[in-house]
Amino acid sequence: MSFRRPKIVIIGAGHTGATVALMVAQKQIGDIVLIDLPDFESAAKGKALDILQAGPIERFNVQVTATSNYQEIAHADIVVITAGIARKPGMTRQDLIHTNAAIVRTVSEQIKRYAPTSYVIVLSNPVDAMTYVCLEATGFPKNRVMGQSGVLDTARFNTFIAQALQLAVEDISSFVLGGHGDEMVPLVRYTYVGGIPLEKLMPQAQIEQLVERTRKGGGEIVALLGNGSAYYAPAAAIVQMIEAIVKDQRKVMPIITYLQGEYQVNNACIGVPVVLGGDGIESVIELHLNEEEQQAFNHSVHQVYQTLAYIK
Ligand SMILES: NC(=O)C1=CN([C@@H]2O[C@H](COP(=O)(O)OP(=O)(O)OC[C@H]3O[C@@H](n4cnc5c(N)ncnc54)[C@H](O)[C@@H]3O)[C@@H](O)[C@H]2O)C=CC1
Ligand SMILES: O=C([O-])CC(=O)C(=O)O
Repeated sequence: MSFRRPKIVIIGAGHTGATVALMVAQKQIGDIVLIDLPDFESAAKGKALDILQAGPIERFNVQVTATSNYQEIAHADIVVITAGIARKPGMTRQDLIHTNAAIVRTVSEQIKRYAPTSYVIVLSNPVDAMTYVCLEATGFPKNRVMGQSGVLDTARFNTFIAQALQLAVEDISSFVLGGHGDEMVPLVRYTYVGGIPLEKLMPQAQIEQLVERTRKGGGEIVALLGNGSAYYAPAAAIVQMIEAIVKDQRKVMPIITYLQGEYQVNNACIGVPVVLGGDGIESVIELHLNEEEQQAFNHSVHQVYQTLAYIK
């Protein structure tokens, strides 16, 4: 028997892709291959070498390479898709759909061909629809294709709560359901601070402000950056998902997954709580939503169906 480190492929060596690579290396999760278009191969190689040279200082010991040749993704354990364009101020995520659907479809066909047993995590926006495109183009089983939104959206909600209460962020536990758009559903009823329901610690009006800020959290950063979208927290979210799979952690996380009747959703990819472990999405956890939550969730799902309709 021989052992090897997990192989993590990141397609798109831009802001999020390179940041995922650095964080994966710092945590020594596995060897990394960055993939980008032939025109950006040299820049991707530069980033890979730069990350590698942080190893002696940060004390990590993994391989980091870059290429535009998909043959090099063979035997990937995890493939992360960050390829595509990011929005600029004034744009919605939906505005990216035609460009990114074509990119995600092409990339997914390469994954199917060269890394047919991999687990795929999609980040490219609009991410609920792009996860669907990837699932369709790879033909992989639904446990092996997932999208990132809820880990990031939940992290944003927790950050805002911690700031407002001036309490430790790691004591806050919450999660966000639904599509990755301004209609997402932070579940206040399931939000706790050190085991105490948030509603006991904060007035309703202030909670509503934080919910609204969370929903528009991506746009807030797009406006501040001026020429692109968030990448540090999104990369951290992806890395948490990679780690849950390669270390078989069986963590409960909000992840975009293909639903077939769960939460009354059929034939769409939406963010819901799942168990994420060594076999990818091992199960969906179905929660009872009250009427108000179900209505908000249905509204968010409706937006995702509308986005999907552009490309179906
Ligand atoms: N789901 C989420 O929570 C989040 C999603 N995003 C999305 O992730 C995507 C990437 O964002 P950034 O990294 O900031 O963008 P970026 O522009 O910095 O990087 C994108 C990279 O993809 C590459 N690329 C384009 N077409 C490609 C192809 N066919 N094959 C391989 N590589 C290709 C580009 O050359 C570029 O290096 C965007 O669509 C953005 O909206 C970003 C943050 C959070
Ligand atoms: O806002 C964007 O375009 C990028 C993204 O999805 C996020 O940061 O939540």
